[in-house]
Amino acid sequence: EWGYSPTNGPDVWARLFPQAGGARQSPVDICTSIASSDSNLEMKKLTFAYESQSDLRILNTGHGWKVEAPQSGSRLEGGPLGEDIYQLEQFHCHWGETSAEGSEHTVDGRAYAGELHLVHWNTTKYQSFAEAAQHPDGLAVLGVFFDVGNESNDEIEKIVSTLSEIKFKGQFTDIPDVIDPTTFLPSGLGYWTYLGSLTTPPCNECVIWIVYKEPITVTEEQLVQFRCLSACSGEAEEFIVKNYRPPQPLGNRALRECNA
Ligand SMILES: NS(=O)(=O)c1cccc(NC(=O)NCCCCO)c1
Ligand SMILES: [Zn+2]
Repeated sequence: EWGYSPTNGPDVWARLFPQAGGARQSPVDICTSIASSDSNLEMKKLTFAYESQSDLRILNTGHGWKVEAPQSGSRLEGGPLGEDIYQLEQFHCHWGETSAEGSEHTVDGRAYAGELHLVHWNTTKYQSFAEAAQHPDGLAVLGVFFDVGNESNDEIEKIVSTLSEIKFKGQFTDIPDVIDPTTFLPSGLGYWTYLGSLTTPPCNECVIWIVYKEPITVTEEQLVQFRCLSACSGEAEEFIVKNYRPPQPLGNRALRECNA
């Protein structure tokens, strides 16, 4: 089973998952000097609309936590997404064993303490998430960096408060609180965008990435709780202390920025 250790981690994924060795892989290091500033003339404004939902299911995938949030009423459109409408499917995040690392994307070589992914799929063109993941414009993922600070993030706290119930791989529970995905987004809505892939196997090259420039703040304690999840289903405890893929070559892909 793939993971993040030397024997089953990112360096060997391509053996089992050929797409992992492709030319439009994610994450990437965002070199801010080469980001082409996209005068908003070429790119329409990115707009999103989410519902607030309670009783969302959170599960321990063995690679981290994932909140299933299929929101038929949600819409992500504009920006680099052309004329298509994308719908929220799930959100999850990536972290490291210390807060010196943990994000998947890096900015001029700098890693953040973690990275939240809000995963959407193209409902204009495709009939399901699984189908969309087989096409180059199938998914749109919003990436939000975590900075460590003194204020705990109330929305993240709603996730953290359930983690003791899903300690082991395969366990799931419902989040009693109302979750509004909008609250995960930073106040500054400037972002970078490029064409990439899923950052975990099978690494399908199906993602239009939108990575916000401004991080949100979480506390060290909240990250410590993430690292208490177990990658195993039974007694053996192997904590999920890191679950980020290092940056992959950008190659000749365009990296655009939009200062909303
Ligand atoms: N990390 S990410 O690129 O946002 C992303 C988004 C949606 C799906 C995935 N990866 C997968 O679904 N992989 C299939 C097996 C995962 C088992 O935990 C990764
Ligand atoms: Zn992810």
